[in-house]
Amino acid sequence: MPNSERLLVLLRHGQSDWNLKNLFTGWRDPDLSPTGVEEATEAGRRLKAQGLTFDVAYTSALTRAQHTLALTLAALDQTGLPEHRDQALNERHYGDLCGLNKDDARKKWGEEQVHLWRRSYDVPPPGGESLKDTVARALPYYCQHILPDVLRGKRVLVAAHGNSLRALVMVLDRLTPETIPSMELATGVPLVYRLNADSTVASKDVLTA
Ligand SMILES: O=C(O)[C@@H](CO)OP(=O)(O)O
Repeated sequence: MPNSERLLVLLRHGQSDWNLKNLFTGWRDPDLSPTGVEEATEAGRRLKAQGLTFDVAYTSALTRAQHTLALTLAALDQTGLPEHRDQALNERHYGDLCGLNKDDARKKWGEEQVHLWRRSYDVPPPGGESLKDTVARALPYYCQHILPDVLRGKRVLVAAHGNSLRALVMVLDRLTPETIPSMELATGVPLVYRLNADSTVASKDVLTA
């Protein structure tokens, strides 16, 4: 009998080498830092402490999310879980900012402009994607692949990125272009959603330390 929990867990990858160096990353592909490795394992421990297990996982085409997923599943004793990888779940493309230091960017373009590029809904960084653009490619993937699995009773874990997950959280939590800028996702902190049959959110738990 399919379970009726309609469980969806969203997990931002652990700290990457470029998070540590404070560089815009986007679709560049650094791996996890040692702290990130620990955060990913700790995420698995927290999920396990809640008694949660999964039937299927989704992740991006980028190493830091895939590595996070592997470490989290290992901590859950669920290595080998069916896994779908797709660039629809990749980080927002940061365009010309990729590889630049975020503090250097603030000095060059000003605090306010850099904040708009990083957190506004519809101001794209030069040559890159706004959050609105990210929603436009992550949401169809969610609706066509992830949500149907959740609604048919599969317990789903998604390991992805700060902004591709902000795109999904914006929809799940019904945030607006006015409220989304203040929404930050910490690395390695699982967001545990349970959905109603109509795909709205029944409950949300943030598994912080
Ligand atoms: O550099 C990036 O790709 C992202 C996530 O690390 O940065 P920001 O938090 O500035 O959107």
